[in-house]
Amino acid sequence: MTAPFGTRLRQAMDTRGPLCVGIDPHAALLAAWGLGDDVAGLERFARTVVEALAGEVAVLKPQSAFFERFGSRGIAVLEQAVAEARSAGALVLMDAKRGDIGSTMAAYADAFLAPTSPLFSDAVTVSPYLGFGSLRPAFDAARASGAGVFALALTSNPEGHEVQHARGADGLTVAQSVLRHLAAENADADPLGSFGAVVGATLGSIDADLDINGPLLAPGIGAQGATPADIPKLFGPAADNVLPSVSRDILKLGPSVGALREGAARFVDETRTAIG
Ligand SMILES: O=c1ccn([C@@H]2O[C@H](COP(=O)(O)O)[C@@H](O)[C@H]2O)c(=O)[nH]1
Repeated sequence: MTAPFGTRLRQAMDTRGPLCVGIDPHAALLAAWGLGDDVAGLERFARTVVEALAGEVAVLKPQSAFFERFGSRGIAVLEQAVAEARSAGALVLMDAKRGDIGSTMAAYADAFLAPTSPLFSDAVTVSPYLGFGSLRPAFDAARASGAGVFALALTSNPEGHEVQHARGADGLTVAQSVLRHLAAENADADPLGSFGAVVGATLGSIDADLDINGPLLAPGIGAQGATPADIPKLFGPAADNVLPSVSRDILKLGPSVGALREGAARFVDETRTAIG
């Protein structure tokens, strides 16, 4: 029986360091690595990141969009990257940001959270904007397979504010409501729940209760302007549960495997120093 995702993530963060590296094969990065903007380039890029980092970092986060843009052959590369990264020891967080009515959500849950699926991942990102309850099939599937789910709460982009800071009839912001639901999903989990929130490291300040007993995925470090030093001030007592996420600022160091590893190690050191 696989240990729950939260348990595996806590262990990976403690041993390998608190870092998630995104696999985001932007066209500009493919060009900078001397690769074509085609399936062969995509495959070489993904393989190199997995070779460099799957044995080193706690979490790899393929950004599904960059694979989907190549159609079925891109998805085949994504399947291979997920399988190779997991067998080399990294936890894989599929950044798919899916969200739909419950009956369709069940199909997304099958795609990413059912162990028999070719895209089965340790965790997946979901969007709660069709109502948190519509995500129930994902939580149920994750519990059954020992996987995790990360729901968008306070995203790193400035446009997120108008939706996420809107208040419902109960007076709570949309973001706070998502966080409360996640806290309920994680009730009694030890040492860490499997159900996380996405909370951007770029926010400047956070007016929300982040005590969800689960991981806080913090994108926005590097290319979007945040730094590891921002984490303690922004997340306060929840900083220990923060999983900083960096894509372009590490990927730009490739295709050298050594440079990718050094870049990731530097972010881990900076984060550990900042969090203390
Ligand atoms: O609020 C969010 C949620 C997800 N992301 C994703 O993270 C990476 C960030 O890439 P960088 O190159 O480090 O900026 C990307 O895949 C986004 O889709 C996010 O940035 N913000």
